Parts: sequence; structure tokens; C-alpha cells
Amino acid sequence: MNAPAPVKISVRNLYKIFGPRPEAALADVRKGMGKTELLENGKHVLGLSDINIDMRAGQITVIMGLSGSGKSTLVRHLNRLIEPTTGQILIDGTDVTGLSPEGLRRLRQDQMTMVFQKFALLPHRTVLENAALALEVKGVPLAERSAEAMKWLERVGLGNFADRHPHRLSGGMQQRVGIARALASNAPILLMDEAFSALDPLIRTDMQNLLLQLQTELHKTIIFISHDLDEALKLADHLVILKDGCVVQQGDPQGIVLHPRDPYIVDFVSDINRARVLRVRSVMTPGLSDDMPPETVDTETTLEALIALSDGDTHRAYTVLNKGQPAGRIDMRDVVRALVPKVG
Ligand SMILES: Nc1ncnc2c1ncn2[C@@H]1O[C@H](COP(=O)(O)OP(=O)(O)OP(=O)(O)O)[C@@H](O)[C@H]1O
Repeated sequence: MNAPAPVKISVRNLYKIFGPRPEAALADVRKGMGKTELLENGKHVLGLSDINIDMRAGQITVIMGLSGSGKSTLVRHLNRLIEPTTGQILIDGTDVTGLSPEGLRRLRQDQMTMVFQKFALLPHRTVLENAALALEVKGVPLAERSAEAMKWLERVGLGNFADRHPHRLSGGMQQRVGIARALASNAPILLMDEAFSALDPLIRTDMQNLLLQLQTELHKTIIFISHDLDEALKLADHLVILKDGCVVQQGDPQGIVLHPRDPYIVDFVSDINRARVLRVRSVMTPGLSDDMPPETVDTETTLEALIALSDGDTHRAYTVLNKGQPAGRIDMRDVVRALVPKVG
């Protein structure tokens, strides 16, 4: 097993209560009062309750939940657009809740960048100028920032559109500019707030693939907000599911699909295409024996691809290869079992 990546952002015991007397309401929340009761009792809205999340360097952490579950509130704490009622947000071990105005300015400028749902491009600036914006704010000279922005525009497939204005581009292309702008800033942390939600489904899939492809090279720490489970399962290394301001489950997305811990999550995952989401590594039996099957399959193969490979024959079995080395076996009968959600 590889050692886990270091923690880049650690959210500890974070609470956010909106309303006139949050500290007083906090005592009630700590005693177990939920969102509905708190609102009925005294005009306080429970934004976040006892959030603990480790976001690892180079990984995509997806925060997902229905509208009002607290996703935006959580992400706005990371760059301190919102002050917590109590709790800590450690970035590289430093608590950002204690930063001076100058420290906060540097954090926002050097450590993080944001990709917005509605692109947030400046309409009177060219695509190149938009992509260079973060560097302009940092005071990087024109020639240097233009070259850097151009590099990233080319990387997202927009090298020929640098002189256009944003309104002349499609939504998907505008968001490519948003991504180029974020990458040109060279910040290690990307906050992506429903970044692909405004796009048509096919374009959205393209953008997800682009992000995953970039990520294999760039290894940014990405915090991605989504209300779409398919998107979350596709992108997440670590998935956090919020409900009414609380984390109901977090972990490896495959583990959450296979072992939902709560009726809310069972409901959430009941509609997904399990064969497309689950991979051989999550269903295989690890370990080697003397009678390993001659046919092989990679750990990252989806069950859907394996079913196609097996021609639907439930008697077949495969040796599972992890980076080319035998790591276990998978029997097609286990694949079939994994396709049926476990109840209870
Ligand atoms: N400034 C505020 N004052 C009072 N309540 C707020 C404030 N901001 C957010 N809330 C409440 O906090 C809860 C969490 O809101 P938040 O916007 O974080 O949810 P969300 O999961 O991002 O929803 P959406 O997907 O609709 O953006 C909601 O009940 C919301 O009404």
C-alpha cells in the first residue's frame, strides 16, 4: 500500500450558525439540537455542525449534498469569506481563522484560486487577459503573464481564441478559460463551486474528463462542490456527503456506494449505474493463491467493462493486476453480487 498523501487542508470541529446570537445557539447544537428545531426555537440557521474533514494534497475532495446542505458555507470558510462560529481550518498546518489581514491576502493570492459556476469572466477583456488576471493582480509584467496565460489556454484547447471576448465563446469554452485562469495563477489549491453545473450534459462530461486529465499531471488539491452524484463519483478521491449542515458519510466513493451508512445515502446511491461506477479493486478478493486464473484484468477496470470482457459468463474468474503485478482475483459471481445494492 502507498502511504496516504499529506493533509493539505484540515477542517476541525467547525460549526457555523447564522442568526443574532450564534454562541448561545451553539450550546444547543452541541447538546444535539438539529437544524429544524434550532430554527423553530430562535431564528438561528444551522449552517454547519461539527465538520471534520482532511483534504489531502494532490487529491480531489468532492463536497456533495442537496441544496441548503451547507456546501457553499463550508467552502467559503476555506478562504475565510465566512467566519466560523467555532472551529479550525488548518492549511499546511496554519489555522487560517487566526490570520492577519496581510496573511489572509497572501493566502487568497498565493494558495487558492476559484473556478465559478457562472465563469465570472470580465466581459470587456479578451480571453488572454482573462486567463492572465490572477497574474495581473500579483503584479507580474505583461509579457510574462501573457506567455503564462497563453500556455494554459493552449493546454485547455483555446490557443486560437486568445484574442476573442468571452461572450463570443460557448459556455464550455468560457469555463475552459475559467480553468486556464485558475491554473495560470499557479495556486496549489483549486476551489471549484458547482463549476460544471451550468453546462450541457455532454460538455459537462468533456469538462470532467479535462479536469481528470489535467489532474494526472498537475496534482492540485481540488475542492469540488457538486449536487450531482454521478459527477461526484467520477471525480472524487475523497467524497464528503453533507445533509442539514452535518457530514453524514465521507470516504472513498467506491466504499460509500458499496457500504452506505445511512438511509439518506442509501437513497442517494440507489439510482446510480453501479456497473459504471464500481471498479474491480473495490470488489476483488485481495491476495494470491496457487490456482490464480490465467486471464487478467486491471484494478481500475469498471465492472461494466469487465462484464463486457467476460461476455456475461458468470463462471469466469480473473487475476487482478495492480500496476501490472498480480494483486488478487475477481469472480464474476462477486461482480453480479456487487451490482445489487445491499439493503440494511
Ligand atoms: N448569510 C446567511 N444567513 C442565514 N442563513 C444562511 C446564510 N448563508 C447560508 N445560510 C443557510 O445555511 C444553510 C446552508 O446553505 P449553503 O448555501 O451553504 O447550502 P448549499 O448546500 O451550498 O446549497 P446550494 O446548493 O443551494 O448552494 C442553508 O439553510 C442556508 O439557508
